[in-house]
Amino acid sequence: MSNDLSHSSTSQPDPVTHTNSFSSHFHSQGLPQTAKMTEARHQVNFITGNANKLSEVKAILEPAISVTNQSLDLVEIQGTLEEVTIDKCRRAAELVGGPVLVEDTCLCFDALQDLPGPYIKWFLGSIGHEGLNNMLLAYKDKGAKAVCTFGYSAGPGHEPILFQGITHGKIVPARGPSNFGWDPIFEYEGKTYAEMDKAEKNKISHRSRALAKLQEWFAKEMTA
Ligand SMILES: O=c1nc[nH]c2c1ncn2[C@H]1C[C@H](O)[C@@H](COP(=O)(O)OP(=O)(O)OP(=O)(O)O)O1
Ligand SMILES: [Mg+2]
Repeated sequence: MSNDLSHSSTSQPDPVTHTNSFSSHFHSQGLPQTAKMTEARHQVNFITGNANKLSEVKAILEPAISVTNQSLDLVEIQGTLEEVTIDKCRRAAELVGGPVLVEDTCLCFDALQDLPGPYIKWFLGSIGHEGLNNMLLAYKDKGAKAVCTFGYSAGPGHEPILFQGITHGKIVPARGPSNFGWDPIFEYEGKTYAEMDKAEKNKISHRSRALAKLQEWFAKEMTA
């Protein structure tokens, strides 16, 4: 199974789909020209206000790529997963005045045509784990995709490059510690993310799958 959203990395983009208008931002589409890195190649400045994201990104990328962090409150627009990350990445690069990595995480319910998607943070904050389960009560299909879309920009004016990872699981009543977002209600192969230890989650998570693509791209850049 591909780890990408249906249209993000197909070799023959369908020009009518919304997602495909951004397909050129994906590294698999052969982009790197706009993002040649002039500075240290083994470092990223990850702009996020979420300490759990930061610790997972550090655990996965370090020591090969060192991760610095600035916690900025970035405006998040409405739009597709790709639009949200691209806009977030451009804003971060402008604010920081240098290279940045950002990430937007979505939780997409199969029965709801991928909603709440990028709006999961507000749904989770408003209705919690139980409310999210209740949203699916009318449906047999409890399937859900966890989607992570990272955006890297070499600096202001440099177009973001996207790296996306998807893990398919299902929505279940909460099990396990409530340390990180919707981890307790997202089950993958019999365990919720919250029931896994960190190393276990990082092996199969949406975030690690996206970061594998970023690592591959960085490795190519270093030998270019
Ligand atoms: O692996 C995860 N496992 C469980 N929950 C997660 C995960 N990753 C993000 N989340 C939560 C955090 C937030 O409620 C929403 C994403 O929103 P999102 O805007 O991407 O995150 P955020 O605002 O916390 O941090 P940031 O400063 O990087 O935008 O899903
Ligand atoms: Mg956010």
